Amino acid sequence: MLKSLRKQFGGLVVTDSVDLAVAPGELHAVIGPNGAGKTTLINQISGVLPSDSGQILFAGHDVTRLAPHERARRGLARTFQITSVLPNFSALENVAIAVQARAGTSFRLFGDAAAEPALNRPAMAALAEVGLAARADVPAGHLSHGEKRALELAMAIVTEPKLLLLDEPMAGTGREETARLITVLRRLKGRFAMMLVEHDMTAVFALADHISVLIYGRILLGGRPDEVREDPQVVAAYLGDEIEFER
Ligand SMILES: Nc1ncnc2c1ncn2[C@@H]1O[C@H](COP(=O)(O)OP(=O)(O)OP(=O)(O)O)[C@@H](O)[C@H]1O
Repeated sequence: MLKSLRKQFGGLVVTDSVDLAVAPGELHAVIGPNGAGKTTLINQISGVLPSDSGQILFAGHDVTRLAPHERARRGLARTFQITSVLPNFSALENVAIAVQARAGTSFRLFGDAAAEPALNRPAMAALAEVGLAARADVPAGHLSHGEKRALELAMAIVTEPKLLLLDEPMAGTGREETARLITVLRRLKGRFAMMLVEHDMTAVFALADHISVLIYGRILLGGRPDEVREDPQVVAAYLGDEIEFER
């Protein structure tokens, strides 16, 4: 839950008095035009960026001042807007390394992480969940863009998060890959809460339980997808007529 969260870069107020609550198991989408502050908000929640004021409450604790790894240990996971997989390691190794990092065992990055059954089993299960089981042995660098996004997702879900922050998972993916990612995320829904920042409105309206609209760092409104879709303020301020919604 975010209470009055704020971040300023020099004179530019990027997030301002943001109040937002994500219910357990909910998929909460945050939409808004370019530069609205969505990525900044994700960075504040994950701890990459310190907040100037306000509070971040997570699983009953105030985590506002905790370091990113301490938040991760409490169950906060994220994927990045920029693909962050290790290209020379196989898909399975990438996920196994994520398991190893979570377990906090000695970080034998160049050991054969995927050969350990304790790492291999959950890693393989996570790959299967995102539809990459058949690609387990492929070096991550050889995966398509959409497959890399799915791999990032596997690396996040294998840590069994309570809340997964997704920063534009559909960015740069083709139509087919987007549809595949929507199916994967739909299957994961309910297992843990997700906060989805996404420009692809088809994905947002197909997945979200709740949508918050962020404009110039402020939440303009929030509600169920059907409420947001019909709100004249949203249509005027952001959605315009360029977007066709799938009903
Ligand atoms: N480190 C930084 N220093 C200064 N200004 C920044 C910094 N990071 C972001 N900004 C500015 O803050 C504003 C919000 O950026 P942010 O990336 O959070 O927006 P966004 O809603 O995620 O946009 P997009 O949809 O394009 O990803 C922008 O005007 C951006 O230029």
